[in-house]
Amino acid sequence: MKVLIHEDRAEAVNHAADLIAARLRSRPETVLGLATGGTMEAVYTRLIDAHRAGRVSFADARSFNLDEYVGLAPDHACSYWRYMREQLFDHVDFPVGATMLPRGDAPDPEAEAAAYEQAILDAGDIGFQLLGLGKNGHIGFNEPTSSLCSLTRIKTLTRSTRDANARFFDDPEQVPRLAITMGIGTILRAGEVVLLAYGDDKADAAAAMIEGPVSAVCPASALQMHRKATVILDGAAASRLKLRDYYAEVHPGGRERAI
Ligand SMILES: N[C@@H]1[C@@H](O)[C@H](O)[C@@H](COP(=O)(O)O)O[C@@H]1O
Repeated sequence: MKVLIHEDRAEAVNHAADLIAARLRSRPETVLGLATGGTMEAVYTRLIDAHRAGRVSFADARSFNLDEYVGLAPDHACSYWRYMREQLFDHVDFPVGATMLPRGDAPDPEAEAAAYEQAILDAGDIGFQLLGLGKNGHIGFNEPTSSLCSLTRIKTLTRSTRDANARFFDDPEQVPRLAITMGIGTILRAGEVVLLAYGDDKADAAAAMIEGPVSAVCPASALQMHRKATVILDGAAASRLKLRDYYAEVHPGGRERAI
């Protein structure tokens, strides 16, 4: 696992966005795995700016998002479909039909989850997966105790995740209790993974992910088993890492270097 620490949050965000842009420039046909959440808003803003400046195109790419709330139709104001349209898809040049999310309003959510997993397999798996980090260590909506081999399926959200995401809803009780999410096994099949986390409230999860045992109690710790995982943190999110000085020595200023 490559651990890159930028004291400054904006530099961490820019680094993650720039890795995506660089990947699309070198391999335009990449199958992207995309994430939602507050963390990603600034990443998508930077990608939109780069697109407008002619520095990145999504015209040959396609994407699969990590997750969607069960029960929310694509046009629901709080659906991840809507989030993705507003934050990225409406502003860049993905071809029509190239951006996929699970349908939260599917009549049979379990069948929808299985079909989504199959669609990812049919696309040849994710080439570049972008991830955020839940305060409880979740990736996608793989909550603590998720199987480390899990595939796309329905998960029950924890109270802490529903509380964390209540800010996106008018009424906290409207936060759905279930979600369709790519599994940890699905994510681990991606060719390359980049996880971005910033802020003090991610520091415990970041420490467990990087330095804790590989455990279903911290789903993100499964990334320790991935061959090409990069974690980008700001200083606050990195504040509880025991080996922080070592990571800074290997990758000074968050820059990438051969180890
Ligand atoms: N399902 C999403 C995740 O994909 C996201 O990475 C994480 C962190 O969210 P935020 O960036 O808002 O802190 O939790 C959400 O619930």
